[in-house]
Amino acid sequence: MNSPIYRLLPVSFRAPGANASTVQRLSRSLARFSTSRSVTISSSPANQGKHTCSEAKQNKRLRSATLENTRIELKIDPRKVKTFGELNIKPPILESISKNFKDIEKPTNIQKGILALLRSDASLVVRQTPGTGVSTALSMYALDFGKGVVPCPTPFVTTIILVHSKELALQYSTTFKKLLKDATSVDKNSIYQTLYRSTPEEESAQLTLLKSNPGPNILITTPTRLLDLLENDETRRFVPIYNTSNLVVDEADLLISTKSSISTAKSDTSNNAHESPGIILMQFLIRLRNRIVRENNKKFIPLRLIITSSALQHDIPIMLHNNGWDKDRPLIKVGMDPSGGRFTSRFPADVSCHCVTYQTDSLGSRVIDTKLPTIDKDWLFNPQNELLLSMEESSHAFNRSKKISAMKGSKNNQKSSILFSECSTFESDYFDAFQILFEQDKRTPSLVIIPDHVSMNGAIKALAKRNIKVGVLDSSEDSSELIVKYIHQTQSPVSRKRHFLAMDEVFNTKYNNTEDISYSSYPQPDIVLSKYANIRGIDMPSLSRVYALGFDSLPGGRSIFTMASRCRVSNIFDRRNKSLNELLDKNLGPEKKGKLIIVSIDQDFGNEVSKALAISLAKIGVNVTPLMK
Ligand SMILES: Nc1ncnc2c1ncn2[C@@H]1O[C@H](COP(=O)(O)OP(=O)(O)OP(=O)(O)O)[C@@H](O)[C@H]1O
Repeated sequence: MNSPIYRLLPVSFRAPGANASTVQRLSRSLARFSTSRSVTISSSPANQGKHTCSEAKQNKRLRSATLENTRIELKIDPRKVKTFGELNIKPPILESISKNFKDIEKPTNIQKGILALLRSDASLVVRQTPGTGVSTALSMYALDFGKGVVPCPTPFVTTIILVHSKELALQYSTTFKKLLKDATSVDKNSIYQTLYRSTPEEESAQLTLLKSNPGPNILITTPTRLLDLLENDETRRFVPIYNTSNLVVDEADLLISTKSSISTAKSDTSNNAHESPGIILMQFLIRLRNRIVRENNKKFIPLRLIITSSALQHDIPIMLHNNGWDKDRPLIKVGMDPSGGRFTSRFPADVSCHCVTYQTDSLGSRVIDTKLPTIDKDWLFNPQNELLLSMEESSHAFNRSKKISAMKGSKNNQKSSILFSECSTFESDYFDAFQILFEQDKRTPSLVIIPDHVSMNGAIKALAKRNIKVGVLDSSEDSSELIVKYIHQTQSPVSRKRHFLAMDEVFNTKYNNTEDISYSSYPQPDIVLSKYANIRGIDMPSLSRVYALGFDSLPGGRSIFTMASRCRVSNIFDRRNKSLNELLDKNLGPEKKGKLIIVSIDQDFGNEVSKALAISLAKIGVNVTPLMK
């Protein structure tokens, strides 16, 4: 592992706390680098396609796929595909899918499109309907790609999957573990590893694993953690990225959007001061990788980008273009919404949306259906109003975050205790409202989302006081899988016990049915509590209730749409069926539908908020249904 690549970055290179100038520093270090190593990057030959496909002839199912001023060779026509086998996935992966993934029988349309397009010479920008199997398809593709065909004696990373959160990293890890369940003869740590910022113990465990198995084929990582390792002379050599062929960016709107950014600095609590670490990492990674390939290969084989999110907007393809990342490989856009604020994917037919407000007055405290203003659809979908609309939608969240920052900034002055107690009044009202709703709904297991500024521990305590048992997303004891952790109190002897549940046990009525003798002693939380960013992209089988406590728990229409799609009342193929709504109402009754409930409280529900919420809901085509009797 003494390749010259490891001398690439000078000691002065630092990533945490990086801002835009980090990129310039990284670029300078790149300019000084030269290597004599001969490296070949794998890529399937592009021009063996049976039919040429122009934009007009593209797969009708991928209606909004556009080819950017170019023609690509489609090696597989997704319209003709019926099975995963026809997408040229290797047999062991197919066997694992049929054996270990009970839900999966045939590919969804988006899976057919993605896996077919990835056999051709293209990069992809995909805006999918949430929960339609994109992450699963990308995991299959990454595993299928494996080591590629690179004649290289040392291990290296072929596919990087960039994720925004520990939770999503662990979910990918769980999927790979499942896909490789029967591959008993291979060392799984040489195939995939997961990196994310965490406690010193967890980070050190990640590093120990990486040292013993450097260069796993698939690296699932948050950008900040990869930057941490790349900045360090000692750790850089364990993540050899010089042969990387695929860069997947999942939930890209949270990672590389130019509209929002997460700081790279561990200590930094402000969200706006820095360029997104996802963009910093991409700028560095792509330049580094391309430079080495150009120096060592007769033929330059460009990196394949796969950028995906259910909330992707046009700023991302524009940013990719401005950085020149669509120069070497055509970028195919799949499923993007047209500009003008209209979402082509509508609210799932098997989920109803409710808005309620907790009111306290001389008559006492109660929950009522929220009165939202009517929004003129012509005005809403006029492209000229797009900017105004996004300002309208985000203004409340912005004002709220300004208020919270002010509160944090004033921790040491005498006003702070007043502000914090004001904040805790907000919180207790939300929880009182939730308790009423939860009891009314016969304590159906639910996902509860709280705003960023509310403390998780505080919320768990507040709910426990109301006799509601809370589970939270966490990593399994070996830190390789996403689970729900539930800490419960035992009576004799009195103690606190931790209990871990697999994601598919949490909302499954089989496990909640106390009449079933085999599960009656099974400690089970009533709800799972999370913040929006941690739950994004996380699959929760059997979930049918989502409560958002406060409008700012779900920022904007797309996040409402994304969370509603997490309810899995009907199956992946039926839920887009137009007649599903009628079918459900007729056969099952509206109470059998999934429910997304947005809870507000009197104090935060002014005109500004109600208009912003009404706009968000109208944009995703929601008819708000009354909930209270
Ligand atoms: N072809 C299929 N048929 C049935 N179920 C599937 C299929 N593909 C994936 N699933 C299941 O659907 C669920 C969601 O899959 P996945 O997480 O891949 O979706 P996603 O599109 O990546 O979601 P998100 O938009 O949140 O990122 C998982 O439980 C997965 O096992």
